[in-house]
Amino acid sequence: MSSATTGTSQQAAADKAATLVEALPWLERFRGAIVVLKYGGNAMVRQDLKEAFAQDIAFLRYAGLRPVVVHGGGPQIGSMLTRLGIHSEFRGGLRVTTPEAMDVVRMVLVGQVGRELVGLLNRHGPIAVGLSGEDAHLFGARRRGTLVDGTPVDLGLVGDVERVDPSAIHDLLDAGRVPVVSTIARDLDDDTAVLNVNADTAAAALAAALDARKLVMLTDVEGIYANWPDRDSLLSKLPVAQARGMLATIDAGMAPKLEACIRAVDSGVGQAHVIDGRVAHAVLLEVFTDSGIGTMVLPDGPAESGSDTQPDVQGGHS
Ligand SMILES: Nc1ncnc2c1ncn2[C@@H]1O[C@H](COP(=O)(O)OP(=O)(O)O)[C@@H](O)[C@H]1O
Ligand SMILES: CC(=O)N[C@@H](CCC(=O)OP(=O)(O)O)C(=O)O
Repeated sequence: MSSATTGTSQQAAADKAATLVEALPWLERFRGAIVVLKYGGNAMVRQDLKEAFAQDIAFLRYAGLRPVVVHGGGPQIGSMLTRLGIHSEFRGGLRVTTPEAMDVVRMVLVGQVGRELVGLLNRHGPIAVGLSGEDAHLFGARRRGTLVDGTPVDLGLVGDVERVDPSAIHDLLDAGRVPVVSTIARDLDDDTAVLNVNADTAAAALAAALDARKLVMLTDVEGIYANWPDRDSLLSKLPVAQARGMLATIDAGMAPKLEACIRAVDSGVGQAHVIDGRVAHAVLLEVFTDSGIGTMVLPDGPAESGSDTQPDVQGGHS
């Protein structure tokens, strides 16, 4: 082996070691911490990305964190409804859900998307257990309508999560498992019914009830943009006061995620992140690197004063 080749392989080894050492302070900081990860249906676009997500979650678990996965599945529900010839539409960002559509929502989220994630995670050991928000009173919701152009619209079997009983999640975490939650809720006003809830909102409610250290939402865009779709306006850090100011003007796609981040941080979750699920190992990059990725919504505090109105360009999470 020439000395040039030896030099290159020594550099490669040093780079690998540096990557592992960069993770050390984050491993120390987050050991034992509950982290809620919301995996959106639009981010589950390719098999290799789903497998990389499962590897990341297994990594968190074996590194001593306590990850909880909450998944969506809007596009997957949409394709099954189309295959079955059942019409469905979104009003104000929420799916109008007839009893017939509700059966499909439950079947796809619990029986298809949840099962697939549990299977991918359990390739790494007997760690994952799937459950529906109906189980052990995890999510209780009340029916809600919405306003479209000022006119009330009946959304059918759609609810807002009003009550969370996280005891089943704690049981699983205490047993060393990774809970994988499908966001169906029981109807608090009708114990024969279940409700379809927005998965972002449900993830935030769960993160708050678990007193999670972080909420991480994986989607199909790099993070939150101050002036969507201006690609130069990606926000790195977003203090919660600035986030509240953006609510009135943000586009429908990002509104539930922004609301969820605000709700989580207001309830005491330390940080809420929106990251790009189309990037392989986005979760590891967010949790274990100094620069992080995506947008971090964080409580207002002395460190943030003065930055409320200034988009903070990418570079440096803490
Ligand atoms: N300010 C913004 N920053 C980022 N994305 C935005 C913004 N406003 C609207 N969007 C849209 O929100 C989409 C993400 O929401 P959604 O499709 O509901 O994701 P998911 O299925 O992951 O829950 C992005 O693909 C983008 O088109
Ligand atoms: C009421 C309502 O709209 N529920 C959503 C639930 C799934 C979801 O939120 O999935 P994503 O995270 O992939 O968007 C729906 O039926 O599509």
